[in-house]
Amino acid sequence: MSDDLTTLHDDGVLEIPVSLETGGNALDRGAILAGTDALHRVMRGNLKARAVLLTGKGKNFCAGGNVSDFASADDRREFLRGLAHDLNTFLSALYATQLPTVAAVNGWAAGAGMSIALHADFAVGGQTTRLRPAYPGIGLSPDGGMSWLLPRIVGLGRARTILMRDEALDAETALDLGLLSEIAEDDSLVSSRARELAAELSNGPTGAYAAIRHLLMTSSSNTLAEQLTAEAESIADLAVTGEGVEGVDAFLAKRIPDFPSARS
Ligand SMILES: CCCCCCCCCCCCC/C=C/C(=O)SCCNC(=O)CCNC(=O)[C@H](O)C(C)(C)COP(=O)(O)OP(=O)(O)OC[C@H]1O[C@@H](n2cnc3c(N)ncnc32)[C@H](O)[C@@H]1OP(=O)(O)O
Repeated sequence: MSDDLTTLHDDGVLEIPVSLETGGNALDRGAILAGTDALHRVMRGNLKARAVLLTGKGKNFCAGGNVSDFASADDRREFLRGLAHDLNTFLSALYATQLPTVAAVNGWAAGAGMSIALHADFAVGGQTTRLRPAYPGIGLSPDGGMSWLLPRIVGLGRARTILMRDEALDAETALDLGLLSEIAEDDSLVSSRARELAAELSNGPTGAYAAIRHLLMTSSSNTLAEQLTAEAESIADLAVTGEGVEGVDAFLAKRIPDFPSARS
């Protein structure tokens, strides 16, 4: 399936561009709308995806919201409020599909572009990849979940300095901080490496990936006792899924598990 913007590849990877070459690689409203629609179709079972690949079309992954649009809005408060809620709809759909997500972070990920990259389970960068909050640079505060995700990845203190100093983080720093999961050997390899990783995940136990992400994302608000209970319920639930049965059976039969067939 492919429309002008999103593509479902034969191996189950749903590719969603978050920015286009126009507008300085700012978030593209049409692309996010198409991506949200595709994710909703996955949730309804009308689209058989097994992994999501977020990309940027052009030299940057995403430069955040289109600042020119902000300036031209009649009511800037309501306009930005609406955009932020629209972005939240996209991000909520990303989690609701319960699919592993890879971001191909070429060039800059700034503003909401950095926020989106933080939501990916795996963010593949290149030698010149840089992440920058950008919000304070134009007198704004973060959106897209950055103030929730960033402190949980790097710690509250470091998150505060990154945000309040609007730090531009180079690839190595972002990798050290856990904001990138790997750096491709060359900028030209970011897209192909991210695509390859998404294909690997698409062939894996996507139900287990989703459970792992849910357990990790909820752990910070759970007590240890609550988390122990959540883990016990999760492993029990997965044990009787197609993938859970296939994983155990394949191990005992000393063969490679066929998770995609077990899930479908
Ligand atoms: C139900 C679904 C509904 C779908 C709808 C969804 C809506 C989606 C939108 C959601 C938005 C939510 C709110 C978001 C808020 C933010 O993100 S606020 C932060 C905004 N971003 C910025 O402030 C970053 C600004 N850009 C930069 O800092 C730098 O450009 C860069 C990203 C660090 C890259 O630098 P560099 O490579 O040096 O390029 P430049 O020369 O700076 O830029 C090239 C040209 O592109 C223009 N440009 C760059 N970024 C933007 C931008 N964000 N908006 C508009 N234009 C931008 C820049 O002006 C240059 O233009 P020219 O001078 O004409 O070449």
